[in-house]
Amino acid sequence: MALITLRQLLDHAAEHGYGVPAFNINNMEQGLAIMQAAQGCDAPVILQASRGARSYAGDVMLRHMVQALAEMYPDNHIVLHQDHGNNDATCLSAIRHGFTSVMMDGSLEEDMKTPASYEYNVEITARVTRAAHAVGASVEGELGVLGSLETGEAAAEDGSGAEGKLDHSQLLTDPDQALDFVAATQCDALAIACGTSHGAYKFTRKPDGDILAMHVIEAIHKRLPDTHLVMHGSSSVPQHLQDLINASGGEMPQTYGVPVEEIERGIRHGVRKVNIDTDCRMAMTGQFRKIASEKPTEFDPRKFLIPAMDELESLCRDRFERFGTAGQASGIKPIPMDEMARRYASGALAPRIAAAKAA
Ligand SMILES: O=C(COP(=O)(O)O)[C@@H](O)[C@H](O)[C@H](O)COP(=O)(O)O
Repeated sequence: MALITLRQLLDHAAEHGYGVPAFNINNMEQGLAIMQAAQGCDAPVILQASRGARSYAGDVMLRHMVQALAEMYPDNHIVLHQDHGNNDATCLSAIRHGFTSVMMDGSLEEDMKTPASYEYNVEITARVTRAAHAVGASVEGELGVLGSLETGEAAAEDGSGAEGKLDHSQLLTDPDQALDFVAATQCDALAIACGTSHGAYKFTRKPDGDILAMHVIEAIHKRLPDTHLVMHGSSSVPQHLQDLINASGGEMPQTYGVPVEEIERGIRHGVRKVNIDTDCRMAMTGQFRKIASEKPTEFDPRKFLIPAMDELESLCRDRFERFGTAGQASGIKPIPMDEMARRYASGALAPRIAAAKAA
């Protein structure tokens, strides 16, 4: 069962004006719940695995699991994407294991903690892009460092995040530099920084334009109208899930995520891929805690996992519908990776930035 590439999917999304949630997976239950949601509404799917997921599940397990999902849900095209690759080896080994797309995150150095120079970012992203395109795989680059505009810090809880205090020039992607970056690297999609951060603790209040800089996305889209933009750290951290977790023995301090309507606004301005992991974790954890507190004698893992999968399915379905992904899978005819490689080699997929440069 063939998977499709990120480039093919995001080209389709741009043509039809929708966005695609990219859900992180680590295990079978997450994969099944996401696919069940996609099947229910005819949505194409981006499944992404971080370096943490690859070491948790193992590359062989992930590869076979996603192949199994593709076989079980033949009508819903799947992109398998490496989230936050830190060097050539991570990205190229992902492709060897069947990933059709990689993120080369050169905004940070290989340790995924130290903010990198612009020159380092361009060099490594361009190198990985050349190698990936040669076999038809897609590449997402990142320009700007993810982190909070309130505190100047990245979340400490995830697998990649800058250490120390960052200033706004690092935390907000510069539109002119974005144009230069896409031209120099030829990446297929560009992750930008606009004040979002990974994890649950993004904002101390409902975000406004001072701490969630959606105007930066609009400015980048104006300069690069044909580039597929990516929003990381885009969980909404729903209040009802915070409340459920806390009502069942959790102790999550009050926090705020990225409102779904702000993501919808981003989609109207070129955002095509929307990274969501924390909401999925919270959906499942809420049910684990609920069952554990309501039924303290329960010990069958399936009694925890089935409601957790149901909750995750309904969250994913909501995002597919809100982002306009629903109803799009049946309109996509998969392009094999070999054909994508030929198109890259011919120059047909080179970024269209000449007009943007002149503007
Ligand atoms: O943007 C992301 C998630 O955003 P989120 O926290 O859901 O707002 C992903 O790209 C992160 O990389 C992912 O959550 C990290 O996963 P692990 O490294 O912890 O597996």
